[in-house]
Amino acid sequence: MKFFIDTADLDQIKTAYSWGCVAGVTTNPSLYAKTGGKLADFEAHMVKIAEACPDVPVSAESTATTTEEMVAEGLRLAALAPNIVVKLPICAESLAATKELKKHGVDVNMTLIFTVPQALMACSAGARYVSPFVGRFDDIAEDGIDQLSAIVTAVKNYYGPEHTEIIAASLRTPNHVTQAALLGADIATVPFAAMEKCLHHPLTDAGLAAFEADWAKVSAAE
Ligand SMILES: O=C[C@H](O)COP(=O)(O)O
Repeated sequence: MKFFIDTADLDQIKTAYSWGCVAGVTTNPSLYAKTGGKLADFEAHMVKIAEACPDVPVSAESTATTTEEMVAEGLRLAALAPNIVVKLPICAESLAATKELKKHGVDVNMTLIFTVPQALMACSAGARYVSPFVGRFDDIAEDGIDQLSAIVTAVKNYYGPEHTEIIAASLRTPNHVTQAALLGADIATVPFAAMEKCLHHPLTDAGLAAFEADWAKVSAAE
């Protein structure tokens, strides 16, 4: 399973990318709003992200509401940098836009996926990625991992990763990441704070401290 970083914060993206394990970036309008960015600067910000990690896909989300506008905005976003993927929330208009954008060679990441039928419709329209949300199910006292599992099973019955990859999204914890990997998601997109948590384990931290303390003894004995 690949790791994507789920943020629009350029510093967080650069830091996580420098770790060498980040294979993509996902953003959305809420994540961009969190950066304090202005509407007029949105496309320039997406270019900065795409240039900061030029060898991995960067999802930039359209906020258009009609198929025609989605296609136009999608073509504009895709032209900003060769590694930009157009993110569209699932609806009738975005399915049609996905089919059209595919004809132009533009990859679409279809987001706000909560059900198996939504995921299959996105694949069928030609989405390169589908993003089922986990945490938001947990937020309403349902089991997001169960829903993700059903989507992985159904999508893998009919489509391979060459056609559509599954991005487990709305992940909040290292355990979400573990579960997404065990059930066969192709990608986990992880917020920076959760990505940092994934680095640590109390035994790793204690082991590192012990190595440092013992090495200090060796050095002191010289
Ligand atoms: O855009 C996709 C995000 O992974 C959603 O995450 P969230 O539910 O924590 O806002």
